[in-house]
Amino acid sequence: MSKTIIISNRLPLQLQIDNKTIKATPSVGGLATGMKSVHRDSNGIWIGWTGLTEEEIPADLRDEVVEATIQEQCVPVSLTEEDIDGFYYGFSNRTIWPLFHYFMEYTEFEKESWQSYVTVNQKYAEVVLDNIEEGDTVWVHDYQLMLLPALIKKERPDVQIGFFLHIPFPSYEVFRTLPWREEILKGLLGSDLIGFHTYDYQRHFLSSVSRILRNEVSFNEITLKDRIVTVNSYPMGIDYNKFSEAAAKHDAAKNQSELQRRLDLHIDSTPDAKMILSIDRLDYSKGIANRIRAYEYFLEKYPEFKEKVRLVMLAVPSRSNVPQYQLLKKEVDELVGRINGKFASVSWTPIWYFYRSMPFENLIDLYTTCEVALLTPIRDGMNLVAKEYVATRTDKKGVLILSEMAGAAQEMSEALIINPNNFEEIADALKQAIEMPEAEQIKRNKFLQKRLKRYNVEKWANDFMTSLRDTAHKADIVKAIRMRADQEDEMFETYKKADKRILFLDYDGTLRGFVNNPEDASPDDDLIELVRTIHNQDNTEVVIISGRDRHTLGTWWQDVPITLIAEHGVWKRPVGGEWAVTENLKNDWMDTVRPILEQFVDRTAGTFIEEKNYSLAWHYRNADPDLGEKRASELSNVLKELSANNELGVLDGNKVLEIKDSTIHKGKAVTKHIFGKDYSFKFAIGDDWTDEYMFQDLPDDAFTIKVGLQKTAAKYYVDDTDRVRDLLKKFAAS
Ligand SMILES: O=P(O)(O)OC[C@H]1O[C@H](O[C@H]2O[C@H](CO)[C@@H](O)[C@H](O)[C@H]2O)[C@H](O)[C@@H](O)[C@@H]1O
Ligand SMILES: O=c1ccn([C@@H]2O[C@H](COP(=O)(O)OP(=O)(O)O)[C@@H](O)[C@H]2O)c(=O)[nH]1
Ligand SMILES: [Mg+2]
Repeated sequence: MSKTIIISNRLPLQLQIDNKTIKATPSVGGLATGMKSVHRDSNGIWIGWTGLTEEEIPADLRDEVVEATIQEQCVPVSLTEEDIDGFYYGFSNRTIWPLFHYFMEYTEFEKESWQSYVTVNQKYAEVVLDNIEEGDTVWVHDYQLMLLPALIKKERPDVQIGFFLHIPFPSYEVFRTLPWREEILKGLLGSDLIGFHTYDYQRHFLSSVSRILRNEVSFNEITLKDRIVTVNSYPMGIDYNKFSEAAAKHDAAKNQSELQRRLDLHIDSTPDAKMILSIDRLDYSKGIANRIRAYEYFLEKYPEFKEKVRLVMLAVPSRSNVPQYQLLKKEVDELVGRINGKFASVSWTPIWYFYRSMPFENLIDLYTTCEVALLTPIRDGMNLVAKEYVATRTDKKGVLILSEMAGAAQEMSEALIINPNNFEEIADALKQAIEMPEAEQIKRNKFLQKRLKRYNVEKWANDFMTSLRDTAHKADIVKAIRMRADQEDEMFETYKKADKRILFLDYDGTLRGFVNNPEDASPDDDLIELVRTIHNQDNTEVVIISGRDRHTLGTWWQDVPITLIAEHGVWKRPVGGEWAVTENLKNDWMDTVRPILEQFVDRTAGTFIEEKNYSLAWHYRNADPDLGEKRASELSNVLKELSANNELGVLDGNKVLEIKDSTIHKGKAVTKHIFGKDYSFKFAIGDDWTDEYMFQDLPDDAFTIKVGLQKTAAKYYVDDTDRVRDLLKKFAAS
């Protein structure tokens, strides 16, 4: 039976060795807590790190560690201390984490930690590959494992791979600073489906792919040469019932509240003070220090709330080997001390601060006892605590104040949404929260709860998995039209048997790959020899049919007496003959159109005009991709209006707009060429929109082939120009 393989840096359980016995505790953090229910309910395994390094596990306990992990449907990845230093504390948490959360000043670019990241991703890949069986689906999680999808895809192209990023994907301007940006993007593109919490993260990712790798991106699909990668947003939910049911139980047994006991013991004798809750891992992205300062500002701005409120702050220890986290710990300790010192009275402590992690029951205690939750991350992928707080408000009372920088804010507009850098706004929101009428609290929470209940973690995982399975369908369509070995054999059989054969070959993007300067794309010696050999075979005609001008084509192929068709069919050089115009064409329109194109060149850096006898082309392949597309569509509109009365057409090519007589195209050229001649083998190959005309206009028995994975009227496609060379070699050898 096929299964789902979940992979994340950390397993949902963390192992410790205490006095030669192995203890397992649940992992803290949104990913582990959120995916737990998905794992439990699916017939799957979870691959990840146990929290113990190889050095920490005595030889006689090794089997037991594996055993303890397997018992929980998990498979351990064995990592050394050095791995954890370089991969986890290093590249993951000193490079990617700060960079992706826009903390550029904390970001380190160290080659050694990058290398460790590569090595550890390979270690994960090995374990995954050992555990994959046919038909399995793989779901990789988070920023620690961004190279993993490509490592798996390389060995197992048959397996569907999903990737979900739990943290923000930063804007291109930030992401581009990463020295290993290409490797990271290519690693991610090993996936069939890539998911983000919000549309903004998705948008930033797509923009980086199109700018850095220059892959074709359309809407939410990235076209690679042999596959399509789908990208979408799936805001992660929580196990709603687990939290609401635990809260209901807790409410029923109110006397169990630890917080309540603390009040009863008169540690603090202002039992009526409203409790303001904050819970996070101690992480600079969570804005904890700012939150305390904003709370101080609130007490100063509205002194009437002294002794009437209390900030209950739980900070869970996290990544404490990273210097920035140690500094933050010190800063928070000092701030709490200073503010308690400044405002406390005999009967009131303004901040109750806990630096540890709490078991589930205590979390529920905090959630249900506090009237307000104040969550002010500077950046946060999602923030599940916000959702958990709302889910535990069984009587629908309580107010959530949430930073607009948390992914969760996009779905929780009924909360009081604040900018975490605006103390004025935070202070006012606190006042509004404390004074909010119950009816309004209930109204807001009603909406929030309804949404959280529906979009729970199960739905999130199901949506993701359903989309992942749909990508398998897309892959099937791709497979159906890629030329198979048996179809290729059949084509060469027909070729061999045929007594009159013709091959139409497009030039750029087909015989030769694209280069930045089109003049540099001359044919190499091998190509010239191949074409010559095919041309010299009996009863065989080779036609190079291109949009290029006749001088360039003529110079490049002057020593090979094949037929050349230039400018999409305007000019033709027959075997052994001279160039001649095929049609009676006008070019007086060019003087009107040229200045318009020049204007667009001036406004769009990297673009240029190519001038031919009967056409003008505006190339934008070196322009900024977004700007290029935008200007292309502007220019196309301008030109279409202008050309309507002039029998001019605008050809939308691969990063080029070409304006020419609308009656001229490659389809007409091939039709004219084969007219009245009885070819028993017809072949056409090309990569561009302009080649579609020949695919459409050739008779049905022609072998038509598209280079690259694009929508096409051709019967088959091949991946790239290397595969075209392979085909030419086979023609030459037939
Ligand atoms: O494993 P750690 O280094 O101890 O860190 C804990 C986890 O923190 C991050 O959580 C993120 O995922 C949450 C759920 O999607 C999201 O709500 C939150 O905003 C993120 O920060 C991290 O992404 C995980 O990989 C860590 O395990
Ligand atoms: O002592 C604690 C404090 C928090 N959490 C859980 O840790 C997760 C934190 O996830 P969030 O998305 O808010 O932030 P992250 O830590 O993943 O960045 C939540 O599910 C909390 O319930 C926990 O298990 N024990
Ligand atoms: Mg081409």
